[in-house]
Amino acid sequence: MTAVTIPGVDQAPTTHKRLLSWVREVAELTAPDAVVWVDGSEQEWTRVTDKLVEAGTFTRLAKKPNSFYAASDPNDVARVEERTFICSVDEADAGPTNNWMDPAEMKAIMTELYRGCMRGRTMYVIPFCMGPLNADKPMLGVEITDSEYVVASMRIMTRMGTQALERFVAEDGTEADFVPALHSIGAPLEKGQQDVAWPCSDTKYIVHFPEERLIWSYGSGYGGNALLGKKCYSLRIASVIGRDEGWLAEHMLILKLTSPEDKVYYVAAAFPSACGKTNLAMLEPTIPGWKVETIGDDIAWMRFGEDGRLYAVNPENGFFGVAPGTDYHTNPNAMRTIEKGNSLFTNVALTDDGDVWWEGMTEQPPAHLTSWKKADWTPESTEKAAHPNSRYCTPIDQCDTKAAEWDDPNGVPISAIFFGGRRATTIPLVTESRDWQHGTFMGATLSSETTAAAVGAVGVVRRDPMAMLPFIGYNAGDYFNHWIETGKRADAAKLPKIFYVNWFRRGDDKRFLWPGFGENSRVLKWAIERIEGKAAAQETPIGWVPTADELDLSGLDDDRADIEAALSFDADEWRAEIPLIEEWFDKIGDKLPTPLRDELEALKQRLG
Ligand SMILES: Nc1nc2c(ncn2[C@@H]2O[C@H](COP(=O)(O)OP(=O)(O)OP(=O)(O)O)[C@@H](O)[C@H]2O)c(=O)[nH]1
Ligand SMILES: O=C([O-])CC(=O)C(=O)O
Ligand SMILES: [Mn+2]
Repeated sequence: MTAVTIPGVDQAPTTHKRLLSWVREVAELTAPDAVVWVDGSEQEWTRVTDKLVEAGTFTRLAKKPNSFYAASDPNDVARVEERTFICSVDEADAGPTNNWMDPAEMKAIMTELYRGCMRGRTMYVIPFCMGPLNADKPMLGVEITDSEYVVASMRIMTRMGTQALERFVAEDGTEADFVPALHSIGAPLEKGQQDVAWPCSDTKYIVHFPEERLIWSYGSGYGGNALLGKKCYSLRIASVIGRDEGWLAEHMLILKLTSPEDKVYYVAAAFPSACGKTNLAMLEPTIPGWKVETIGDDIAWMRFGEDGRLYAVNPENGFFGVAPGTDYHTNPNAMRTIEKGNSLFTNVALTDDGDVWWEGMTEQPPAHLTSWKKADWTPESTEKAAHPNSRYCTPIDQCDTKAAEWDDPNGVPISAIFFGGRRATTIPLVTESRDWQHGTFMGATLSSETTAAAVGAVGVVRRDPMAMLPFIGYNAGDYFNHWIETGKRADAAKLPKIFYVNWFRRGDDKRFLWPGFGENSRVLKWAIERIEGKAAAQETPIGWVPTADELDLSGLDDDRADIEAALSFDADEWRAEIPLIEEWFDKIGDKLPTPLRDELEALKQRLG
């Protein structure tokens, strides 16, 4: 029997045997018309984006250089948590927070879905590297996809193509490990069949095989489901690698903060999806003398350095940011970054003169738009012009506030970790933990209202531990234990200090009590001054909380009573929170680390 000939499959620009055989195996299973090895070049970008324009997936923007608008299928707009699986060998390793299926059973189902699924399409092989290419051990992956939209997006979000492939085989011939990540939109084209602008499938699977470090995704073209270097590799698979190797893969932004005395601090912060990471990472401080620079807006990999401090690296190369609510007041740096072009916009609205628009960008909406549903839109329309989870995808490199060290393979030493959620009540603007274990308790019990970043109801309070509920690649109880153990491995004085923040507390009329955005610099300043022993705070049953006098509020003309309400610790609200935490811990079950149970008991005691 002769092997099937698929144009391009043997034109591999590498000798890496495992990669070559995997590519051939996938091509034979999925039966594409041709195979293209992605090099990441300018010419390739032009070919791919031209093809997307021709297919009607992309509209070239007249008002932003080298930028494109895309509208997805209305049923493919966000992560699909119900369809996301951790297929560990043992079900217990997926734990109580993940969907699980036996790996062999899942592979049997998905192999049938993948069979012939790329017919009529091109299969792209995208070598990529998460984190700096010049790392001691570059974190390599290969995404195979039949989506040009994915190829274009991966070029922004990762270091990919030839520069990554060069790391696969060392000069002495040693072949590097990589994470194979197979993606198909699941929409084969029969001969003569007309394609649609956003092909995808009603059947969706986002699947991880943690022991094999393998990713299989089917049916969706949306970012978090389809750009497999991001959530699938850098969080779910990397969290498993981190557990095994003793480091942390977290849903955190990384920022550099410089004080008026020119002292530099690095802060990491975990907020659930669409809860403010990008905004904090690019913040323009409203207090004089303080400066914020950006290292990452979504993911942090943290390892101990030789000096015993925790160092964070951003594995990504771009921002995949929430568009609605982004404007020159809330996040001017994001606006300036996308203004430079070289960006993709998905499910935003299109203006008549070839620009993008979304709710919150300008006070007055344009008189006419094409909505994300590709329908005529006017200010009288009852539907939103942009989908609430519409996104911009733009390179970090063109962000004016990027810190010089954003690409440093050694990462940056973290002084403070913020956990935060979106809670209308209960959680004060900022609370400082007593120590690492108490901070881990804050993270493990973090709660937040659901957002449009995942398919499902919006505004429902749920526990989202460390903002990682949808991204922990193993048993959540083991994950908490990994956090506790990480604290034990370090000298307490060198560990980051942990804070719990809430920018989203509301007053009686539902208005936000805290102005947020640039004003969050006041909270950053207080946290740093706590670390330096320069700021005051009040001890409460839940930790250290500042009064309005203990925060720098100079120049802020917001209602003082609102700020006091944002900062207040309310014992009754917290007593009402306890049963919810107990229910959550019961769900975690036997694997819940004893120190976290102890923290809960101690909190109950203090609340009386
Ligand atoms: N009220 C208020 N809203 C905020 C603040 N920061 C961010 N937001 C809003 O929260 C939404 C999402 O913010 P992002 O910063 O994009 O969220 P993210 O955490 O990076 O989200 P993912 O990319 O989904 O992981 C936007 O609509 C923002 O306008 C804040 O300080 N106060
Ligand atoms: O993964 C995505 O699609 C976007 C994102 O950052 C999140 O949902 O947290
Ligand atoms: Mn995210």
